[in-house]
Amino acid sequence: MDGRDRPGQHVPGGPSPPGRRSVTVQSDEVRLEQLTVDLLYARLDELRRTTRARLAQVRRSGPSGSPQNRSERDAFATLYEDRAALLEAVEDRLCFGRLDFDEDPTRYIGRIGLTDEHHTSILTDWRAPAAQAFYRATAAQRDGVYRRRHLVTRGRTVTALEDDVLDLGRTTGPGGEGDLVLSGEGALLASLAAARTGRMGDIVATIQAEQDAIIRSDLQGALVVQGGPGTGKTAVALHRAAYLLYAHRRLLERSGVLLVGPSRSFLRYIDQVLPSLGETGVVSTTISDLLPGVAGRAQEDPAVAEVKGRPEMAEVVARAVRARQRVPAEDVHVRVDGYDVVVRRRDVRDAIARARRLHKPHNLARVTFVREMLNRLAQQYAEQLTYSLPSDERAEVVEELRTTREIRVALNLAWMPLTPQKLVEDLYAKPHRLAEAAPRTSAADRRLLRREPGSPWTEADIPLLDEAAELLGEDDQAARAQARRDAEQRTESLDYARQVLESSGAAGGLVDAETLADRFSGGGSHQTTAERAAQDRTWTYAHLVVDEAQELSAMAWRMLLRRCPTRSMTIVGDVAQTSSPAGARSWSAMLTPLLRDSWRSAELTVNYRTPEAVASSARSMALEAGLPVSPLTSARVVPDALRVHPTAEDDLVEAAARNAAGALDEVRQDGAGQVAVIAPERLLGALRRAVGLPDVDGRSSGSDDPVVVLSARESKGLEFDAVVLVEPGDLVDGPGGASDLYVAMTRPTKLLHVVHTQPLPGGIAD
Ligand SMILES: Nc1ncnc2c1ncn2[C@@H]1O[C@H](COP(=O)(O)OP(=O)(O)OP(=O)(O)O)[C@@H](O)[C@H]1O
Repeated sequence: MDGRDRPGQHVPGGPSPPGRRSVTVQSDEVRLEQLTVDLLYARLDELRRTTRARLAQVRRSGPSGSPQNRSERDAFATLYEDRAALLEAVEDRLCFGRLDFDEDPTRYIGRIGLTDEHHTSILTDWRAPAAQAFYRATAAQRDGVYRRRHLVTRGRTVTALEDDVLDLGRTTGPGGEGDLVLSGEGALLASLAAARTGRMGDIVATIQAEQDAIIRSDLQGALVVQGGPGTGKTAVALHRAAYLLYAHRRLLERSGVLLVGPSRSFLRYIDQVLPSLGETGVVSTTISDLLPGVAGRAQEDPAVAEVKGRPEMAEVVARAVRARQRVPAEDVHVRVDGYDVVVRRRDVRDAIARARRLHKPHNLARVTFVREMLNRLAQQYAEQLTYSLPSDERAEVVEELRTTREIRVALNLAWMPLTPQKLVEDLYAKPHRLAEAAPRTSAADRRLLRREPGSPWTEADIPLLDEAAELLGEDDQAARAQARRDAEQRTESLDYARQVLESSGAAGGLVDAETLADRFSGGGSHQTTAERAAQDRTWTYAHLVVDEAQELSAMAWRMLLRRCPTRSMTIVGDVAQTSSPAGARSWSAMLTPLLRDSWRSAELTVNYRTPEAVASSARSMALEAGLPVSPLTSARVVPDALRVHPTAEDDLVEAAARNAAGALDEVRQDGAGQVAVIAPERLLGALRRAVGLPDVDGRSSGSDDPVVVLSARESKGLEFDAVVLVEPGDLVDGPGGASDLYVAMTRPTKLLHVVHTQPLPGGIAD
């Protein structure tokens, strides 16, 4: 533990222990706990050995037998490989807790559940109902628990014990265990003070009560979690995903869970958390990458992104699609085989009306329109013959008409087959199309949308393309028939996989039927649900987790909701940190029009990241700037955490680099520790050179370098031991305004240097 840390003020539901704590670690107790921990690791080792042996046996059986046998053998090989990997992944802090009950036997809590060779539970999975008291029991509501113990381990060695004594009347434990060990500074503060590595870790050993209530909240409906910076929203969202997969595996395994984060660097920052909790099947992506086959990477003016994100853009896209179903200005006369046929305006009008009545997507309904028109044209043709047309000849005539160039052109002009890209590109490139589709958008806003054909797509384009894809549809009858056959086969495979898992005694929660079924039904293509889902625009997920959700525009929400028809969602964010002009300033203003009353909200109120002095400076600045900040109490007080350096203009970059180097020296622990220099865009290049980083765009965010240089926006969701904040006044004047500054100020876990030449925004130095 960092000796300079001390717990902050105690708050209800916050990090303060609900019972008494002791600072004494009693060596006898540690020795006793070590015996238990040794037993648990011995069992883990044994399971690893068995799994490896089974894997070797399966591999030895060689490539013989029927395709079904081979497929099963491959499936078992993968099953044992996955199990082996999972058993490796739980090495660190396998067991971290113990509950002592008035009546029930003592229970140990850990990363996974373990049973001994007689199938008696020796370790309870943190997600099981039997573990809930470890996170929730308080002195006021003990649920039969008289003591909660945190086991702090390094490798396989127990180094400390910390107790919450919930039954304050007790002085000794049952069975003559001797004096109770009362805990002092908690495992929580120790983990908060640990040096950062550029990768987020799990919090499974120290989840707090208000967080646990969210993690275990019902699967149904949309849960919105509002919380200030550092309140554990990301941590809670990830642990909730792991919890839901454990508690509702059968329900979730088929269609999967989608996690949407703000950027690729953020996804990289969090990518170790779910695997460390034994879950690998979640699809993680960003809005830019959510539409298969298109990536929205180009930079965009925030004013343009704001227009593209407005809810009325849905109507604009819909009108643009309908505008491609149009009656021609005049009848079109065509000669086919010496006969006159006329593409008549009134026939086109009738055929359009008939096709629209089907309420199918544009490209699918077009099939009906074309069929209807060809029938009418064939009728005209037949009426000119001296004999009545037999049905086989009629089919030939229809084909002849279909392939006649003028007719094809006329029908296309009336009902054009379109890709989403073509539709949206035309909308941006052709002012008359946009004016027709967006009559209520001002001319100035329409000018903002203008761009050349072939321009690269941006993040704000993706929801519009998705909206277009939804309305256009694909003529995918064959693909859908195949998908139906796949789904049927998959249901059989899942049932079979469950039987196999039950009869082979695979450890609960470690390998799911989903994974095994993927292997059974793969027939060579070993795609997991996650892989299949990520490639399919129309895939619908059983649960959706959205982080930094305040940034999403109304159009992005529509795109996400299409992927989650059950509306079972975990939405976490902070409306005071919104930097996107199309994002949410109020949850209810954004979500009520989309979800009506099918969402509920929860709030996180304790800041676990930022030292008290830094958090309160950030808060006063934010309040003065009128941001909707949440009430927040800081868990940690770190002396001298906020340092302000007025600087001469010509020394700004050097001063920032000096402070970054000094801060790194200060926060380095055992080779770990990370400092971020957060600055306005115009200074990033010079700062990168000054701290010795290559001057490459987007280089540093989320990287593992000891010193990184990034914009406020890139720092969103991340954290560092120390932050050197350069020229905060510039950030307030930038596109993200005070929200960007609020984000930047709340990234450090230990130390914030503010280096400036211009006057400081109000509130910072109060
Ligand atoms: N119960 C806990 N035990 C240990 N660490 C915790 C706990 N809760 C939160 N933390 C730590 O606090 C830090 C902040 O958490 P997190 O990034 O989830 O916050 P956030 O609310 O998403 O912040 P922001 O809004 O700034 O992105 C992380 O290092 C996280 O691991």
